[in-house]
Amino acid sequence: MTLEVENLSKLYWTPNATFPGGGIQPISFNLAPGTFFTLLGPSGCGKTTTLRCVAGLEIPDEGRLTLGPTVFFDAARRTNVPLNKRNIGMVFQSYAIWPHMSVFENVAFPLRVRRELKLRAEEVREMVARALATVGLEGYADRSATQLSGGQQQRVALARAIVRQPGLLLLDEPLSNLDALLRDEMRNELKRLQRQIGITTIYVTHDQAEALEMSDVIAVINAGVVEQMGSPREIYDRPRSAFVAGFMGATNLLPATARSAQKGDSSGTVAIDSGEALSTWFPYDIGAGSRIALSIRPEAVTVAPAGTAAPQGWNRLTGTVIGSGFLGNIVRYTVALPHGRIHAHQPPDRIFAEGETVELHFAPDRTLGLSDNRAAA
Ligand SMILES: Nc1ncnc2c1ncn2[C@@H]1O[C@H](COP(=O)(O)OP(=O)(O)OP(=O)(O)O)[C@@H](O)[C@H]1O
Repeated sequence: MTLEVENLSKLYWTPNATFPGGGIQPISFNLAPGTFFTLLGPSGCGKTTTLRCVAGLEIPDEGRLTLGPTVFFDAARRTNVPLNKRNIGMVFQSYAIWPHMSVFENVAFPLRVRRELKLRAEEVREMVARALATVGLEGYADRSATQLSGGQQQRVALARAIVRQPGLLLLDEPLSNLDALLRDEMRNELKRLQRQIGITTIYVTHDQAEALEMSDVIAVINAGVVEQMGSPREIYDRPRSAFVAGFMGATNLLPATARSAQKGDSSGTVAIDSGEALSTWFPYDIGAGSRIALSIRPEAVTVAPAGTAAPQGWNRLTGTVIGSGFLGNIVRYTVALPHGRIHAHQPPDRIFAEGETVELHFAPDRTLGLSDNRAAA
């Protein structure tokens, strides 16, 4: 179903505080049926608050929330459909399955608590069987929940969330309790299931790789404010700010000041704080005099022996290798510049020694001039 969230906000006030102590500033988004939408940001940025507002676990201060034809919440009209009437499936990190119940009883629970559904035993059996089949757990119904692996328990939680065929699925860091290998596997599995069921989903995570791999749309949240919303590609390739660039994977951020205003989608030249001028691409407008950070991904930097000519039009800096780490498919170098340092990922075919003077070459269109909001973050 389509989910429409309009200017939803929830701010927490600590006693005697003159400013909010957390929560989420007005957030709006529209999700087409079947969209996998991720709220991504550091701990405490307001992801869970947003999810709890959508679920009905929290009453927002303002805004409107509609799923399909049903208005769940409208502050202006004082509409607030209670949690159990929203038909939303949820898997929360802490919302574990019940160990004293069988797999069947765990999955049947949401059907049993809603007596008004007046389901016959046979219907319950059928619905549970369908949900278990969807998550690949046919034949597990009679097992005790404690006899399952972590990944299987997670699937039971998912089966329980979808058994009532909800119009919306909310997932709050559902994989964070699993070990790294299983987590990777479940990531794919979860995405595949979500596609198969075609259910509109909101996923909360602080893990950027998870967000990039699974989402159709990502909202990056910083201190209660949505900094950017877009496809994984947009967010990675065209981050709106230094915060987003830094949060979406490793990047080098070189501080600089914009001497003149820059139009978005244009190129220009910027002097970094150490004085060198670098050709830069500005994805968005930048005001004259504003602090900017040049974001250069480590994989965009070529390390070359001193004296090597850079490709035509490319940026060039000279530095000294102060660290290197062999990671199998790449070598990660740290190169000291007169002011600051740069990380570069290189194929392991040529090794530079620590102390060696090298050149760093990188293309202007991979040198992004972004507003530097890190101090505020
Ligand atoms: N009930 C509450 N009362 C007061 N402050 C709260 C309450 N719930 C959350 N907060 C504050 O609101 C902010 C956002 O919390 P939220 O749980 O939404 O963050 P999050 O992004 O989900 O973080 P995490 O990844 O750590 O769960 C935090 O600063 C938190 O301390």
